[in-house]
Amino acid sequence: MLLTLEGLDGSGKTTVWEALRASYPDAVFTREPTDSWYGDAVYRSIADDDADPLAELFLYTADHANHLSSTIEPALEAGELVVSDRYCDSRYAYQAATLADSRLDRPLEYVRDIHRPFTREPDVTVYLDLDPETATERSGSTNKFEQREYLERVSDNYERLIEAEPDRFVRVDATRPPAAVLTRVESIIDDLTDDRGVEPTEDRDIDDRR
Ligand SMILES: Nc1ncnc2c1ncn2[C@@H]1O[C@H](COP(=O)(O)OP(=O)(O)OP(=O)(O)O)[C@@H](O)[C@H]1O
Ligand SMILES: Cc1cn([C@H]2C[C@H](O)[C@@H](COP(=O)(O)O)O2)c(=O)[nH]c1=O
Repeated sequence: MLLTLEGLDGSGKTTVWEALRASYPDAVFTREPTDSWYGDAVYRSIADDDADPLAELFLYTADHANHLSSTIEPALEAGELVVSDRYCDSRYAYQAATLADSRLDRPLEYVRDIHRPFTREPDVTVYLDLDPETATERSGSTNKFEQREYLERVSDNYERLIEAEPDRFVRVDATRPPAAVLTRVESIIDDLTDDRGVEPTEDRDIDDRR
């Protein structure tokens, strides 16, 4: 089973991902950008404020293709639980925002279409829901993506993705304390691995805001 963690910069994905390692020692923990030379190229682009947005999209996508063939697919074939800190939805949300002012008419659909023939959809995607203002504060605005106006566009794109696939996404309130967020994510994983399924998205929203 492939579970992905998504959300704005600073929403707490890595905090949850690190803590899950202790709870699920047999699972495979991975992330995008990856620790490969493709990932290194991506980080060079992140550090370049003048990087061409289309070139940047293809760097991230190359990293994803290698991630799939080298890590994700072998682990899934071996029957492992795979937990990825960011995955294809980061591209759909972030690069669609970066390309919003480009010559592309529908950037989100364009980025999705590039992935469609080769990617492997997550079985479930935990969306750590945080407002762009808090996300900007928590992330410390250390790179070109961690800016409030940009994260507002990214947030809108994530909302479009959730609306299009409500059964795949599980929204978790990321304003809650780290321990509460972790408990909620663990319960989602346990429900799935017990093969009991998860509650509908709207009900889950209500639960998380209690
Ligand atoms: N639930 C939480 N409540 C308050 N602060 C949190 C919470 N979760 C994480 N943080 C803090 O917010 C900051 C960002 O957390 P983290 O690195 O886990 O986010 P992230 O989503 O992985 O960010 P990025 O995408 O930029 O790597 C850290 O200082 C972390 O300690
Ligand atoms: C995978 C991926 C990431 N990004 C952005 C989001 C972050 O600002 C940086 C680095 O990610 P990290 O989780 O903070 O290490 O890259 C992106 O724009 N598109 C992607 O596909």
